[in-house]
Amino acid sequence: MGRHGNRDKKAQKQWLSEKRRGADVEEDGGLLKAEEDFRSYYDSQDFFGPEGGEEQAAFWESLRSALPVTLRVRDVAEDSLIALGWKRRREFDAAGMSVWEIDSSQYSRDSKLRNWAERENRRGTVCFQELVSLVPALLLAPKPGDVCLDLCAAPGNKSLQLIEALAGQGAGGAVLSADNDPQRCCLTLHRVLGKAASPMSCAALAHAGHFPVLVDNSSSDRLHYSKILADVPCSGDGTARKNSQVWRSWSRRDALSLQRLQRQILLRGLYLLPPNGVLVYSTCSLNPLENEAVVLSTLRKWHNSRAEGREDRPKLLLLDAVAIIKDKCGLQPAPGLCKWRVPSPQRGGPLFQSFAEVPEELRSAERFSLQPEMFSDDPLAQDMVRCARFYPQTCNTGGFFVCIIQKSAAAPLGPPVRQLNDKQLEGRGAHPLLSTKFHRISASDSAWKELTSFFKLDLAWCKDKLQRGLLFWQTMKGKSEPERVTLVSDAVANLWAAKPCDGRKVAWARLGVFLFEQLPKGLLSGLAPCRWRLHAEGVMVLAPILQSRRVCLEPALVQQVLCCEHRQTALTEGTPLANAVANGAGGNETGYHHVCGGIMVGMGDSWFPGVVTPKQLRILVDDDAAEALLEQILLLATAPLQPRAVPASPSK
Ligand SMILES: C[S@@+](CC[C@H](N)C(=O)[O-])C[C@H]1O[C@@H](n2cnc3c(N)ncnc32)[C@H](O)[C@@H]1O
Repeated sequence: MGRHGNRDKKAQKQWLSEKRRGADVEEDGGLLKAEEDFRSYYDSQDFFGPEGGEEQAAFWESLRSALPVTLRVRDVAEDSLIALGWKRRREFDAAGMSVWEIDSSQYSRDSKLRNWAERENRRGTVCFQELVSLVPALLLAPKPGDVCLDLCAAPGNKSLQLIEALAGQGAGGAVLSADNDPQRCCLTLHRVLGKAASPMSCAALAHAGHFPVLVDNSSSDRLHYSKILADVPCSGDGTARKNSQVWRSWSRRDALSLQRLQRQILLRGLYLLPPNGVLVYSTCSLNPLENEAVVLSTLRKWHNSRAEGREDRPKLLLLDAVAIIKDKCGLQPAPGLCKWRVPSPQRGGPLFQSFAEVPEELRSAERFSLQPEMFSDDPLAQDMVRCARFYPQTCNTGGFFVCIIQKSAAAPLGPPVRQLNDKQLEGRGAHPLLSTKFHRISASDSAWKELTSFFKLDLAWCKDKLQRGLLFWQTMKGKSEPERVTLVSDAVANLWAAKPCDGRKVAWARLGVFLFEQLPKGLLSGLAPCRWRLHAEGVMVLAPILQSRRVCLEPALVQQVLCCEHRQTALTEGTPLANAVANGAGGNETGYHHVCGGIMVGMGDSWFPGVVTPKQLRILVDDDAAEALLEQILLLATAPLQPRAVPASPSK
């Protein structure tokens, strides 16, 4: 399956070893043969037409050159990026995106630069994302209130981009990120979505090909995803510039076996799309079998079912992705192919132009059989020029394919076309990593009362969020005691409350942004009047509404704590640090006194979680955040701190 912008080394290693196992590797020089077959198969596809010899040569040359490292920047000053040697890709300026790149050899030489970029990527101020992989979310361009569905979301970079696009336009909307792989969904995707720290995000473990139709709990209306992304698993040969192993272990069978799943996912996505909704299908492969063939066969299937008398179905329009991409960002993709050859599964075997040429044994083979829907001999194939192909030599990118399908306005669809049977339903959602449950917080819950009174949360804010049903407890591992508090948008709350048509439960892996979590078991038991502390994700959401337990520190004091082991230091009575803590987390008595438990530590406009014990203050940030804070403090030593901005009124 394809990787774009993915720095998850563990997942990549696992994928490579699986791929090697699956690849038809021969003992002696087998890898070389795989590469040869890849080359001859791609040459035979005639990507650049009969006159395209030079371009073909440029294609192979650039596929062998390393890809620049690209960053989508969320929150770093332009000066710092320039000072580090990053260069801006201006094509994305018009779309309001800050995209920077650097030569890969410079990146691997310069460990300081690398460490900085990797740290900031983990913190979420920048995101490693290959240039072409920015395009799908850009094409979906979510608007406030949109409910987006990312069907194959892990590791989550495109979901993150969709959430940021929504958030940048004001409140409202949701991005539901789904993935079928429990590890990738519950660990990688979960972590990446945490960087967005957004009430509009949520994630579920689900097979995209069976993604359920959700029905509003009260009105029984079908819930609509106005924007759907199907960034499907693929053989990933477009990533050869980032990962030279890809073509060395390339196999025709990868594409042949993936095509069925890709068609299934696209078909389901189109089914879930409401009239006027937009779906983007993408892969990081240049193989027409995984791209145009999937789109053509799905559109054909859709049109055929109309011919069978289902005229109520809205039409599917394949939009001109090439023109739209040129308009939205300056990249210049090539049009999709209208003709392609389908390979027999064995290495070096024949290629077929039409299904009529395929011998019987390849039609009926148990595995990797060739099917009519793989071929381009259909008048509808001419429309495939509206798909977009990114060849590496054109804009110095990876290889990529993308197309945009819109459903025309027409009568809404009826009930789902396909349901899982009981056997298929069995065991779904029961994966051990999915031990998380969410349920709504009620004003009368004792834990909620404890938490709101300890931190003195703004009452109007709490009332509003509770009335709208936007606050949730998260429980884990079958326990009834809540472990976290999350905040979601109205649209995410609707998704959570909706019922799948097929009676299944949605296997939620994540909802919204975490605000609070329990103190670790045993810590401060019997000493802290409240067992809750702030969660690092939600601290900026809480900053305007937390009226107690705020400890404001001068940068030098923060530095003092961060430089101590475990980022904790003694609170010696009479010292400026102890006084500041007693001021922010004090009891009613006069003189030095602080109350143990969670606090919010502030420095300028930055806030982070902390905890006070009878004798110590601990700042609860990870190594990356601590390092970045220390850098910020060093900078402040040369440019003094501005007066603290008063947080906005918490009424919304
Ligand atoms: C190309 S990657 C997606 C990359 C992701 N969109 C991003 O930009 O970060 C494909 C993903 O599809 C997932 N996948 C594979 N089969 C699936 C299925 N049947 N349903 C849903 N997801 C699936 C894989 O686990 C993998 O995470």
